[in-house]
Amino acid sequence: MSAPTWEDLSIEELEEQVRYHNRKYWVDDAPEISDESFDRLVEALRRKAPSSEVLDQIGPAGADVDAIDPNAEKLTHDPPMLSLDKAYDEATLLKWYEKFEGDVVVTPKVDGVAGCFRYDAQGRLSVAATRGTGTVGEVITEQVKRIKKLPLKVDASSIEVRGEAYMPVEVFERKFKHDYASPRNLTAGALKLKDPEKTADYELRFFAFDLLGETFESEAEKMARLKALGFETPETFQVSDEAIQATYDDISKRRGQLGYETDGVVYKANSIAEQKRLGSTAHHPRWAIAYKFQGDAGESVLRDVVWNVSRTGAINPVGIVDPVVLSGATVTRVSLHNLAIMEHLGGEEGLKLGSKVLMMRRGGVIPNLERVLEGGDEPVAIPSACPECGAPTERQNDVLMANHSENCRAAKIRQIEHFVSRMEIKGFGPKLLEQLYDAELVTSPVDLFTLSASELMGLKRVGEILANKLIERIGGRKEVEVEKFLQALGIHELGKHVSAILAERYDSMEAIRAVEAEAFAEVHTIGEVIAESVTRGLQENAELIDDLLEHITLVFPTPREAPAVEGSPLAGKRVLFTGAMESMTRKDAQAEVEKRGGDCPSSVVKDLDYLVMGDADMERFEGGWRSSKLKKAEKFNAEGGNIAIIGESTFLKLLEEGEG
Ligand SMILES: NC(=O)c1ccc[n+]([C@@H]2O[C@H](COP(=O)([O-])OP(=O)(O)OC[C@H]3O[C@@H](n4cnc5c(N)ncnc54)[C@H](O)[C@@H]3O)[C@@H](O)[C@H]2O)c1
Repeated sequence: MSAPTWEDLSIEELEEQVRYHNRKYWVDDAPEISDESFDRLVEALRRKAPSSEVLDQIGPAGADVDAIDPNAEKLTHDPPMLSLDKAYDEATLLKWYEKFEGDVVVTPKVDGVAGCFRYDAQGRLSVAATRGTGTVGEVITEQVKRIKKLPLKVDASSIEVRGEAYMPVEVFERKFKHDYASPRNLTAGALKLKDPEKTADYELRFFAFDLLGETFESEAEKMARLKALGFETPETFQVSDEAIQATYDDISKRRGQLGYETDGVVYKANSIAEQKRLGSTAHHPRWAIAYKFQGDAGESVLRDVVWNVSRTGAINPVGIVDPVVLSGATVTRVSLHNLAIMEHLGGEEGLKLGSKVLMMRRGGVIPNLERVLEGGDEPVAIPSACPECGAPTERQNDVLMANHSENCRAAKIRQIEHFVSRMEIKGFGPKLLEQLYDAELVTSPVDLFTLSASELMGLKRVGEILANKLIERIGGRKEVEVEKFLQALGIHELGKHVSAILAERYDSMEAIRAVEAEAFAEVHTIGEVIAESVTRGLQENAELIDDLLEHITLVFPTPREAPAVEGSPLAGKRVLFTGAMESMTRKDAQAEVEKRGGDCPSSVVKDLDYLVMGDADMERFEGGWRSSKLKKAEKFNAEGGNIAIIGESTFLKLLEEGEG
């Protein structure tokens, strides 16, 4: 029997899956399925329930959290940086094309990281940001200045350029392919490096495709202007009728030679008047659509499953398949992620060796076993002992864990590797850590802090200069941000996002260790599973934490200053802005709220107090118009929330009440 496909699920199940995977991708940064598979899931929901509101909630904003680093400087996007509508077949594309008059402009869909760049009145690059939640992005001005060929000064005044930063395939292959899965993730990481100088090492480039602050009659004219200003633009075609599908076929054929990763072809109405007429939904402009590549898929046969020990002691399945060529590379191994995902792939009867399987490469790079096409006959044996150390295994929720992983060499080395990476202690690669472990010099992260240069010099290929440098680097991290320290512990679910929340809310390690699961689960975006895993992990690692704290001093974020304006009704309130206001920019309005001791989440959340919009929108609202944010706020209110929906003049009155 083959595994269930998305098409077999009910609307409720589809909605739940979309929410779940959207969250895994945007919040946890740990997608469990390929983008292709996610897009098909969304498509299945769209077919069954075209008006499902979940379709409007895809992306970071829909993940219902501040998916961007809470400590980062932020920039508000006005208008928001939207997603794109998707088509998977010619019929959908042509239906879209029927909606308007005139030509379309066609470009490859660059699979990179979206960004915006503002140039001031003198034409100097003044600020750049990621797309973030679409309405708010992270400021990355210094990092983007290291993008190759990006103009830092243009012959224009007060403009904003939007587009996609990417890593050329040639750079990925030359420098990173052995250590990293995809150029896109590397690009995202490189744009957020603390030390912007290092961004240059990634040799990123930028393709511009939108320009705000000047007016145009056509998309083609806009692209020409971007080129004239010195920006690199993706190849652009202006076509109509039959040439529409032909251009897709042409780009699709040349996909491997473009020099950058693409995941489809973008079509936009050429006439700006038509674009204005068609308008946008909260999720995407109606005048554009991305015709996504179906990806290089291939059939293979699952021959074996081997088990890999991870740093947490989790024992994860890796499939061994008959060689299959996907996007130009021969694939024989494929991660099956964890026990639960492996089981899900197999459907009711479980995954079996000998199954005929459909393989794809994620984003054109990472191989993924998409689904079973025809069941095999030999069930996959789930190991009862750790393949590295022989300790008994047990199932914990979705994963198979080795019971005594503290004695497992492989798990230990990976744990130390994770520790040095999150603590940002450079120079300790896997080979060096293996040597240190086998020489019994470093068998736990704590040992790093008592290591001496002479001990290091006893190892292969470590001379005096290197040994001293390594010791110096460890010394340099004896004072460390609590957030980094928490991540370094390698506790399941205690990643970047959860660590940041703990660091924000508590001012000592004792307080963090005393957090109770039940109370923590109540915190927005946490929930029971994460709270349980994190509090249990902190307890289980008590000894390690105590030992580490003998050597390490934790730095806590400076507490929020007392509000500059006393006695405001906005103190302690959560305020979100939607649309534009007349009297001030969104950024200034947020600053005013913060001055009064309130805060501004980046999307509609349950505990929001005020949703504020311009007076014109307020009138439309009173007349029955609803944006997706408004619908969401009303939904929360129907479920017992207490979100006041107010116009700009009411908001201004609230601000004044603070002044006196
Ligand atoms: N694997 C998972 O579980 C999972 C979950 C959620 C989302 N995702 C993936 O996240 C990705 C992001 O989703 P999304 O909604 O932002 O859509 P998207 O990235 O597919 O499309 C929107 C983006 O395309 C970019 N773009 C590239 N070339 C362009 C061009 N020539 N013209 C205009 N825009 C261009 C724009 O910057 C825009 O931000 C998708 O690929 C989706 O599959 C995966």
